[in-house]
Amino acid sequence: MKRRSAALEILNLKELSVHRGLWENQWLLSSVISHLYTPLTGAIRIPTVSFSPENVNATALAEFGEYIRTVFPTVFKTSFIRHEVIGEYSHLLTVRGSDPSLQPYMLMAHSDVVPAPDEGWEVPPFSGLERDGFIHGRGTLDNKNSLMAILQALELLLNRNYIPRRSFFIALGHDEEVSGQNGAQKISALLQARDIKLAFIVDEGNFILDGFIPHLKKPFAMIAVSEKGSINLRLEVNMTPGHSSAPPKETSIGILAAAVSRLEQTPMPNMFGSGPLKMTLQELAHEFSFPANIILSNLWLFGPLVSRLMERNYITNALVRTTTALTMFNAGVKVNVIPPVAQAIINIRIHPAQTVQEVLDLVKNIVADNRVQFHVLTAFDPLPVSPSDHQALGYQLLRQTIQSIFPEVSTVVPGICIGNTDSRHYTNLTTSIYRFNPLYLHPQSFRSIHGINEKISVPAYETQVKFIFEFIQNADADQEPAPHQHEL
Ligand SMILES: CCCCCCCC/C=C\CCCCCCCC(=O)N[C@@H](CCCCN)C(=O)O
Ligand SMILES: [Zn+2]
Ligand SMILES: [Zn+2]
Repeated sequence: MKRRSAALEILNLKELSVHRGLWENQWLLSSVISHLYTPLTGAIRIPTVSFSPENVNATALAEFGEYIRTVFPTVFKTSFIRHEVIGEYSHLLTVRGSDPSLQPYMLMAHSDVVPAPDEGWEVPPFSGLERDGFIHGRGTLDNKNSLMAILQALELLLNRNYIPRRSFFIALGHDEEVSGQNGAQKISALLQARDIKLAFIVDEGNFILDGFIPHLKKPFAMIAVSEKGSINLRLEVNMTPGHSSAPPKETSIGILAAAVSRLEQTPMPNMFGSGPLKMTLQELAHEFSFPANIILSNLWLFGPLVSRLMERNYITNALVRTTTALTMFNAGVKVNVIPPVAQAIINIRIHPAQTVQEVLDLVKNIVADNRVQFHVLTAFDPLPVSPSDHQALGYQLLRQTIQSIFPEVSTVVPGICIGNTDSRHYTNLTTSIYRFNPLYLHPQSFRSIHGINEKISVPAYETQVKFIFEFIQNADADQEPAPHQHEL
């Protein structure tokens, strides 16, 4: 209740500023955004945690739906915007542009977050507290920042009487962290039934990366043109239970522990050389000084060296191979009972050059114990590679907007997303899916995503709003960027 009244207090501030017409005044507007209030803080306070497709926080998701309607009143009352609630808590906005000859595009984000127990956090994860110039909490990077920034940018454009030329959709899923089956999948099916084809999609994913590659001092923007496949695999061992005072030579726990340990100790093959990574490194080569620039420009010769260097670091390792993470382990009911069943879950991320079937075969060969049973819980292959050439509208619009909003970032490269996104449910609507957050990411902040102390700086969030504000206008321009409003 305390949390809710704090959120309402903030809302009142927003309402005050609207009534006084502050949105018309640039200086006061930025002061409202910077110093008094960002709608993101209220969004973080609503604990929209997903545990599984069957276990989402319905109360929080419903409250979140009310919250966005309240803080973005113009978006939800504009006559050329249609709002639909899908799968109970996801939102689809259809923004009808003035020029029906232009193919529509789609912006995406999600409102649910992974769990965040209080332990280890400097600031409680659902407090949305602003401290030292940062908004703290679960969802500040993944992915309420994008959701709120999209709506805030649109609200600002509408308040300035902007009418988009190109139609676009905004798809806000509520169960991305647990599959997207009730949100993104349903939105995708609905749009397919309406015969919609999209020019491109922009979703969460990669970032402007800073400090991930040794000797590369300058940040670079990596737009993910694909994402890894995935398998959630349950391993199970069943043995005869009994009295722990006379234990058998092997127990279900021991057998399973040995099997998962073999998996952890045996990396999947290094697939360097296939998939978008080669393209990433070649386009990055000129950012390095001698001799790294020569090495990266001649991967035909230095590929083995580069691939060995990449596998030394746990993040770049994820780019060169399929990874296997042991994420759950359950067995035993009492201290003196030999347990009948032991179960473990392995979360596998599939390199673009492999398939679900190939990886399952490798896993079974590594485990090599027929007492271990395998149950595939969920699985999908790596996603197709979207175009990144000069004709690729979505990619080029992102590049153009990155160069305008982040002039210090001189290199924009295509790459792969090691995580999964809701955008994978939309391959029926477009072949051009781009996963990019207009934010700087450092290794430390990377660890905070699904980890502890997730936070976003207030200026970074404002820049994200500005990025989308400009992106929407760029998508309306003809080939050459037309003059438009840069300032919020
Ligand atoms: C040479 C370049 C070096 C690059 C280093 C790469 C750095 C990685 C940068 C960003 C990756 C962040 C990934 C963020 C996306 C996260 C989205 C997410 O959490 N998705 C979930 C979906 C779960 C779906 C249920 N099955 C996930 O992937 O677990
Ligand atoms: Zn996410
Ligand atoms: Zn996530």
